Formats: sequence, structure tokens, C-alpha cells
Amino acid sequence: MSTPLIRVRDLRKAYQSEVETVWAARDVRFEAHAGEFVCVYGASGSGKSTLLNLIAGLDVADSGDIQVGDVNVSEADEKQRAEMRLNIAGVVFQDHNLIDEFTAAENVALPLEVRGVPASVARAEASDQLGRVGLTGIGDRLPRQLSGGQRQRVGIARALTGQRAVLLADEPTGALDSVATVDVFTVIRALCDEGVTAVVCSHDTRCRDFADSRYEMVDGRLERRP
Ligand SMILES: Nc1ncnc2c1ncn2[C@@H]1O[C@H](COP(=O)(O)OP(=O)(O)OP(=O)(O)O)[C@@H](O)[C@H]1O
Repeated sequence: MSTPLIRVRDLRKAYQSEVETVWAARDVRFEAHAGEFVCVYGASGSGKSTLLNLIAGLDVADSGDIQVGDVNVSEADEKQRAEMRLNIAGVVFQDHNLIDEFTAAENVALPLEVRGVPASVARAEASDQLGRVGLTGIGDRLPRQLSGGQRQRVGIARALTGQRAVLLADEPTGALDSVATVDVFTVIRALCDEGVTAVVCSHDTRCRDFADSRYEMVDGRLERRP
């Protein structure tokens, strides 16, 4: 099999309260290959967000090893982790985090402008990315002129601009109705069929129907499910 795009080994993260130690990640191991849709589900507080934040380099593990593409996230400093998110793995959250004053296309083009890509090239890629998530023709609209599901798909397009091959999504459908939820999972499935690797943490167990591999987070332990 090909080299995994994401490789997590023996990951541990604990939070210490005044009365107890909470294990948000206990000896977590998994890998994801190019084109794989990984769904991580589990009860509230089981550690899904912690895992995603650790892979994204937004949080730091107590121990263990995380490799994303050619970056060893567990050994990278904050700047290298930010570069990893800009170049390899885009992140989306429940809240789409779009800039209200920017059009959909401007939001999608933003990561390219941060990299210094000429505006005309950034605009062309933004248009392509919007097409990939089924939003051809809405590039001129502001976020408030879009539905919740469309906004989240713009967020996914933005997360993948600049040839990023990995999508890390934390509760991407948490604020969406049933139809928009299925639309978002369908779009992620289609992106994975094109070669994107996605790790999606979700309360919504419908995510499992779209995924290639399924894991349940149980008190910080990641358990493979059929
Ligand atoms: N910064 C923090 N300080 C203390 N405890 C934390 C912190 N972040 C997370 N935790 C604890 O770690 C555990 C895992 O939290 P996490 O947010 O990863 O779970 P989750 O499965 O994503 O939950 P939800 O679905 O509700 O978002 C929980 O018990 C949570 O209270």
C-alpha cells in the first residue's frame, strides 16, 4: 500500500483539572492514505476535537508522533505547523469562519494571497475550487447571501486552495440541517474520490455512510469500527 498521508502513533494528551486527569487522547494510532475518507465519531467529550487539533498542529500532544505529508507535526515548531496548514492540510470547523465582508471567491482566494500568488491566478483557482464543491457561479456572493450549507462548502473550498491534499474537519455539519449535512458529506466524498484525504470528526453518524474507514472515539481511545 502507498505511504500514508497522515500517520499517528501512540498519541497521548491529558488535561489536568483540580480533581482529576482527563485523557483526551490515549495511545491513539491510525493512518490515512491518499483519497481516504476517515470518519471519527463518538460521544461529546470523548476527544474528537482534541485529536483533530493535534493532527492540525493547533494543539501539542504530551507524547507520540504525528506525520502529515512530509511534515513531522510533533517535532515542528509553531511556524512550521502554520505552514503545514497553509500548504498541506486545510482545517474546517463547525463555524465556517468566512470573512463577512469578502465574497465567496475572495474568501477562497485568501490562502493564496497570503502566499503571494498574483490576484488573477488566485481568482482563477478560487473559481476552480468553488466548482469542485458544487458552487459554480456563486463566487460574487457575500457569505450572508449564502445558505449555511453553501457557506460550509466555501470553507471546504478555501481549506483546499493551493493544492492542499488533506482536509481536517471538526463537526463540519454541526450547525446544518439534515439536507445540508448530506450535501456536505457528499461533497467531501467526491473530493476524496478525486484524491483528497479527509479526516472528519462528527457527532452525526451519517458521516459513516460516506467514509472509507470509521473510528469511534471512546474516552480518548480511538477504536476501529467496521
Ligand atoms: N483546554 C482544555 N482544558 C481542560 N480540559 C479539556 C480541554 N480541552 C478538552 N478538554 C477535555 O478533554 C476531553 C475531550 O474533549 P474534546 O473537546 O476533544 O472532545 P469531543 O469529543 O470533541 O467533544 P465535543 O463533541 O463535545 O466537541 C473532554 O473531557 C474535555 O472536557
